[in-house]
Amino acid sequence: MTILTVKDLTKSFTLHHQSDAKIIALWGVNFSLEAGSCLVLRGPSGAGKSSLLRTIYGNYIAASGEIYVHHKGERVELCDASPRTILNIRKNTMGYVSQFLRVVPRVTTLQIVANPLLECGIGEEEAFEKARSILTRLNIPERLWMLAPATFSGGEQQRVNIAHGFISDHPLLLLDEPTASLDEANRDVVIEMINEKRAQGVAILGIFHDSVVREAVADDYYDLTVGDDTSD
Ligand SMILES: Nc1ncnc2c1ncn2[C@@H]1O[C@H](COP(=O)(O)OP(=O)(O)OP(=O)(O)O)[C@@H](O)[C@H]1O
Repeated sequence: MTILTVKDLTKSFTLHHQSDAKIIALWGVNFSLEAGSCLVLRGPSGAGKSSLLRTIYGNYIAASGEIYVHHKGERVELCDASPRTILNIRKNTMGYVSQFLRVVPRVTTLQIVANPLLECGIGEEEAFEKARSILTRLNIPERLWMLAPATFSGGEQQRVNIAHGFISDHPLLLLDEPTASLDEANRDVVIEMINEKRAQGVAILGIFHDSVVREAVADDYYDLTVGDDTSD
């Protein structure tokens, strides 16, 4: 089953404080992604890999093109979707793990990780049990669970972020360099977790600069090339 389809997607940025310079970040992007498969984005720095994930997640507005997501039995087009629909899709269908954790002051690690389940109406006992289990698996020591992760190391923050992104059963996951700050042992845990998601039928679109991760998880690759700068 196709979970995500991207058609003729284009995204540009206009830099208003720099003579309205226009940067084309994405140009004619076309692919589809099946349940249970992992598509890895490739391309040099600046090719638009992160911009593509952000556009699919709804953080950036596309200039043209279409993005279809299989959401609750329906095919929903995201470029024209209302903010409410996008939020609903994020809650139930599409997860996103970025390289950096967005820390909310005073919210504990355990709460951050359990939140996606609590927001979907799962009871506290089950949500916190699952949060403890995924934090243990990602080697976050128990002494840190009741602390806010603002002071954590880069690798600890990244693992909290992964726990938050992987705890739900979203059928689509967008992963932007989820292993960039991890040591080998934790990187291998994340590889295992990605492959478990694939085996459960989750569709994954990812960016992985580490070739070990790429080769361990990729079913296919999509190449992006750097767009041209235009001044008109
Ligand atoms: N918010 C933004 N405002 C202006 N330009 C942006 C913005 N985000 C990205 N860009 C530009 O879009 C282009 C693509 O950037 P993007 O970060 O998507 O590339 P990337 O392939 O993920 O690169 P890297 O591998 O270095 O992370 C770059 O030229 C970048 O400068």
